[in-house]
Amino acid sequence: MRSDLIKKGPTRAPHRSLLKAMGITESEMKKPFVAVVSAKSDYIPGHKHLDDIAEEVKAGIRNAGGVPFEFNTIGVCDGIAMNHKGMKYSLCSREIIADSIEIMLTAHPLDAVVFIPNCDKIVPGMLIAACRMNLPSVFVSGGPMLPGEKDGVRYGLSEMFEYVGACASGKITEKELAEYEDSCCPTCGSCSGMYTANSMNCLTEAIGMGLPFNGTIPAVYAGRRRLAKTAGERVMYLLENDIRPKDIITKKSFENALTCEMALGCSSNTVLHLLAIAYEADIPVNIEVIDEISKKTPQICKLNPAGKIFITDLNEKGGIPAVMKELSKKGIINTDCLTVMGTVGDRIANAKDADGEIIHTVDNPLRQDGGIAILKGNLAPEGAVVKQGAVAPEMMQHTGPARVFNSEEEANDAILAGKIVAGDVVVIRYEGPKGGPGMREMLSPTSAIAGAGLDKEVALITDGRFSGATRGASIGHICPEAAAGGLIGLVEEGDSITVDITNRTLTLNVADDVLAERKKNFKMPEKELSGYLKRYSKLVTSASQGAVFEK
Ligand SMILES: CC(C)(O)[C@@H](O)C(=O)O
Ligand SMILES: [Mg+2]
Repeated sequence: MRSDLIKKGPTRAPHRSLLKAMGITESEMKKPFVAVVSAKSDYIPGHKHLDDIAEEVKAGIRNAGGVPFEFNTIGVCDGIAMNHKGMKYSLCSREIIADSIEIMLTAHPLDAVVFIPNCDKIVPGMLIAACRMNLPSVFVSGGPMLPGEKDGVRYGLSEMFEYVGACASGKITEKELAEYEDSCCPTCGSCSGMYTANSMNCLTEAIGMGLPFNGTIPAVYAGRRRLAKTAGERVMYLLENDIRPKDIITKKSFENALTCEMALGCSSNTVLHLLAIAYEADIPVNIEVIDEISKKTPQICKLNPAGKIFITDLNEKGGIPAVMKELSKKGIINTDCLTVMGTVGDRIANAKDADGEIIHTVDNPLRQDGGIAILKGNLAPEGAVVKQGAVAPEMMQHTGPARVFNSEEEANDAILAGKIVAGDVVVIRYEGPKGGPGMREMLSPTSAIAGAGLDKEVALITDGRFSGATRGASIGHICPEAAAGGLIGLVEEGDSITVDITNRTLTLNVADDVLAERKKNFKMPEKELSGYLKRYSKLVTSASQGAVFEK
């Protein structure tokens, strides 16, 4: 046992005395020690209840003969961090989470791990750690929140952000805004749409590291507790049979996750996170591979923010196993992949058939290609990302004048003040991984545009990223970013920009000699940085590499 490093032999008497100080008995000393890595936090609605989940996990570990030890990680609620300096600390928390788990699992050697994430960056942070440590591991997330409801209409955090724009443009009153605020988030759990947290939890299931329905059973259902207990029991089986993350996370299981990402219309952030996990696991997945899978995968689900279907609906119609079953009919799922419980084929054998409404059939998909597209062009030679499944048909091809802003705040103020008009292409730059630093999510500006009723007439492009709750012609992750010398830094007010999502291009319609002249006179704006962000800005790679730290 790995934990024997601190348990066995006369030299470990001091170590055992410290273990005994925590109540560990002689008989427990002979059993496997299992880490329960929970991101419990009183300050994240998606994590508020994770102590309950951790208790079930520990019961499952004990049921199966292990000794659980819990430790915690940090976590950022992107909703609370949104639209202020706090969001600069969101993406970069992913690397801290991964590194802090490496520290704990090495300083305190344990034999196996159950990971309990829920919200956006905690899931990939823990998946990166699982690949790095490669100890037998199972993931069980906290589960999604139930959707909000007012006057018989369901809604999520996506609409809540849009109501701010609706209120600013006089479409709803402040009293109505307050009523929406009261009913939007009725339970704990990750926000109710196919936003980043739920996207990542569904993909954890698709890649095989979570049990069936890990991505979709609501946080407040008893089924979530049973899932947690089963995860605790299951990790002991994986330990006994020496099944490790790198036996499960392979090129083929990555293809399954990417195929599900496209079929589900996941958050654009999943591109960043899957690239980062692949990098950690040494699996050759890059932006081109993602684009290839996007081109051949039909989108068969369309959830909020692209519509009024929520994760709880997907759960009732058979969840990810049913989605994978339907996709397998097209031959685009690798059914022989191993998971933490059985093969993907076993899961499909027990899955429901697509209902045709929540989960469309592959013969009658919502679109022939995937929910996410990679765009390239002079503005994004290394790629840009759009959640095309949430773009209005009239915005799939759009040319308009650039309205240039050097920060999210400047753009948001202009939109809320009514300064952006139909036809405009809002450009928000110096918000990339290096330039922000931290690659903030532009949910407030995209929601202000949608809330003002301009989402069918205005496009937004940025070297920052988006929330999973963003909809509309919002093109992010422009690489290279402005702070790395990308062309987005040379765009001037009024320049013509063409966003052609159908043909997957992003073009600045300005002659090369004019751009060469601008480049000569260009001066990079300076930002005063300190603390972790200063270090992060120096170390982080581009979004098309997953915004990772190089190994
Ligand atoms: C706050 C949200 C909705 O979680 C967002 O940060 C996302 O990325 O989906
Ligand atoms: Mg987010």
